[in-house]
Amino acid sequence: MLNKSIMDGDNPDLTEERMKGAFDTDKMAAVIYGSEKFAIRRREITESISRIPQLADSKPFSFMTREEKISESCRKLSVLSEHWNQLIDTNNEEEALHLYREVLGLEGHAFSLHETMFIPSLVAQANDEQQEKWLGRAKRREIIGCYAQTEMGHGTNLRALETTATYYPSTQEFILHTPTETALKWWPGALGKSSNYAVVVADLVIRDTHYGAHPFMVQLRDEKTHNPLPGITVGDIGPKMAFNGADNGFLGFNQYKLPRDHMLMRHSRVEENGTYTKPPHAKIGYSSMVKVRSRMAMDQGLFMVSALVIAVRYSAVRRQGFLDDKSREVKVLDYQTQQHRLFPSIARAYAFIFCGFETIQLYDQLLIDVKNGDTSGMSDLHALTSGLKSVVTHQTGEGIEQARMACGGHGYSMASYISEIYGVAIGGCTYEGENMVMLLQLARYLVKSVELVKTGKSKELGPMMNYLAEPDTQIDLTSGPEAYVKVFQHAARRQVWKATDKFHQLMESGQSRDIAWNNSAVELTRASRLHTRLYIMETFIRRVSSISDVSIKKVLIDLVNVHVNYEVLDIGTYALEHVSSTQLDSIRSQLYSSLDTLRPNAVSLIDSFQISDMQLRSVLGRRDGHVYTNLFEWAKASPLNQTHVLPSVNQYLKPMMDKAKL
Ligand SMILES: CC/C=C\C/C=C\C/C=C\C/C=C\C/C=C\C/C=C\CCCCC(=O)SCCNC(=O)CCNC(=O)[C@H](O)C(C)(C)COP(=O)(O)OP(=O)(O)OC[C@H]1O[C@@H](n2cnc3c(N)ncnc32)[C@H](O)[C@@H]1OP(=O)(O)O
Ligand SMILES: Cc1cc2nc3c(=O)[nH]c(=O)nc-3n(C[C@H](O)[C@H](O)[C@H](O)COP(=O)(O)OP(=O)(O)OC[C@H]3O[C@@H](n4cnc5c(N)ncnc54)[C@H](O)[C@@H]3O)c2cc1C
Repeated sequence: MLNKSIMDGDNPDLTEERMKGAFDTDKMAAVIYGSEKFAIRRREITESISRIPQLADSKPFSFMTREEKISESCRKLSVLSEHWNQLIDTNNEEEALHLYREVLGLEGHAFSLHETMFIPSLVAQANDEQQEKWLGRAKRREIIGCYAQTEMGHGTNLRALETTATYYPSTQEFILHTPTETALKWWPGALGKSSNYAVVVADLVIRDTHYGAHPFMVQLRDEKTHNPLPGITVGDIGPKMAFNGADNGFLGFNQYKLPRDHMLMRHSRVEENGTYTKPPHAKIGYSSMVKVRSRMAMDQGLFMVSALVIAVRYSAVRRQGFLDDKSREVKVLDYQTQQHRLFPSIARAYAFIFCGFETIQLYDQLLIDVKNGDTSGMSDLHALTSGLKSVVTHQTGEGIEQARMACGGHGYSMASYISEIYGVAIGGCTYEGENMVMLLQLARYLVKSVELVKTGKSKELGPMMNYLAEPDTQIDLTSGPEAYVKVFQHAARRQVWKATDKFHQLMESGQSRDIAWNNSAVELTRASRLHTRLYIMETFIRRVSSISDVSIKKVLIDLVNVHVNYEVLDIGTYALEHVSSTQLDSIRSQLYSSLDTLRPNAVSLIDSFQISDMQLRSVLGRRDGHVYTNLFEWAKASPLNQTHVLPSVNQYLKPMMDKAKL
């Protein structure tokens, strides 16, 4: 069986789609998840979870209040604590993340930041003695931690953080203090009610000199009572657009004393007498952010996939309207507009995940290099992940919203669960650096690269920047996906140079650097987007070229064709400077035929992600495809339907109507 999702009793429309798939979905899962071994482990973990009934949702998330969501996730975490070793290899981050996604979902929980930022901060920033003291406890989950950096008044501009950590050699202590209301830490996930420790980022002050943002390990709550310690004000910031299973929190310090060895001292140090040793790279303390950014292409790709699993399966069972055959309505997936809405996002999701694998590996390598004293790769990875997180989160938001609309009215219902996926994913445009700000970080790197070319130092260009020094050439669009890469290279190069020239000209005209930068910023962000999209396209093509299995490679080439045609058309205004409008018309025709080619494999392409019904939490997107029965059952379970007459009817509506009758 090529599509391993085929089961007796499933909706025949979905079974028909799965029969059409021309490749083995287990083999595709191995490509998606990087190895056959991990693809198998995912399935085993999912299977083992299903054998522990206490790990199942006690009711649909959509019917839970915020308090119930928080309580439910804590309940499951306590069940999980009995089963960690039996379910996963606890040293394997990907296995742990899969387990969290399955059991806890995407709405957040007490450990949301523990694994993703608290432990990584200790790994990257704590010295050996500090790791000895805290890392084991954190890994064993004896303590719960979070990452408290953003303040009410400042998130982006880290140099303006107001929380101070002032060192006093006389007592060998830091005093943490929140001098104003705007200095309250505000937003950190799992801070409000769950965490008893935090890595707190504060402005280090020694003898009136401000050394800027540094990380500190801070105990927030008593380990026995869980009450906040004296000098600490902590709480939940209230409901959010989504992610309401998490207690994003606020935190204030009132002259809170912290022993000297609680500053994380792997890279910078404060000696007993107050002597400060600066780190080998000024931004080394920002590593936890780079770590999360390096994961985001993968995680956002998976968010988009979840919405696409729902929309593609639903589109294969939803029948509405007619094409040739007037005796039976067609599956809405047969409409070209529906394919155009969904298939380019499938392609992007695959591309994002392949990029994510690369950036995760680059971060892991960087961590090793930095430990060995080599910080030379930091700027490259910072630039790459700044651009990537911005483009990927934005396009994921667009893709999920299109998926919702592709489900018509039912997409708007929480039964689809797409609105929650959207709400959580779209947070990525903001967290880990607001997208515009991060595009501008990449732009700094691009401008510097052009300056290297201009001054005859092209040999010093960083990885992936060589195209900036190359001349425009003729593009032969019949030569395959590489020709489309060339279009992107031309467009990105021209935009990067154009934005840089504008910036330089404004400075030459007398504007200060910062003002000239601000007046070029829109052009600079456009340059960053094009550069990043070029990287995504190149990575996608490179990964697909490396595949040896013929049937898998064939369908992924079909997907690449959708991608390259769609992407070039999507940057039409830039592409037109390099290809004619007649060529664009021909690309348009190729896009439509590539949608047609992909159509029979659409369901298998999204089934290959092997996202379980438990993880998906969508009534509309369930594997069995019995959409209407499932939808009706779900609606009947709504708390509103547990009684025929609501108390509010008796209290308000009935008296109102009775009065109107008099
Ligand atoms: C996201 C989830 C992760 C994993 C998920 C795991 C599992 C998923 C399972 C389920 C998921 C379910 C749900 C997820 C949903 C919800 C979210 C959960 C978690 C969310 C976590 C969010 C955590 C946070 O948001 S933490 C706070 C993040 N804050 C920021 O990002 C602040 C942004 N600001 C900055 O980074 C800096 O201020 C700045 C970079 C913008 C500027 O810094 P600064 O002013 O100091 O420098 P500049 O003057 O601008 O630059 C000087 C030079 O330094 C270079 N530079 C800057 N940074 C770096 C760096 N990091 N490395 C190297 N170099 C750097 C800069 O380029 C300049 O160089 P130049 O040569 O001088 O030009
Ligand atoms: C779901 C979620 C989870 C989070 N989790 C955490 C966490 O665990 N820990 C933590 O510490 N923080 C966390 N945060 C906070 C998050 O990191 C910040 O909100 C984020 O970095 C953006 O900063 P800001 O809120 O200050 O935005 P602002 O910088 O105030 O952005 C407002 C606007 O100003 C623009 N802007 C700002 N500066 C510039 C500039 N230099 N150039 C051009 N435009 C600019 C932005 O583009 C944006 O349009 C979380 C946030 C969310 C939404």
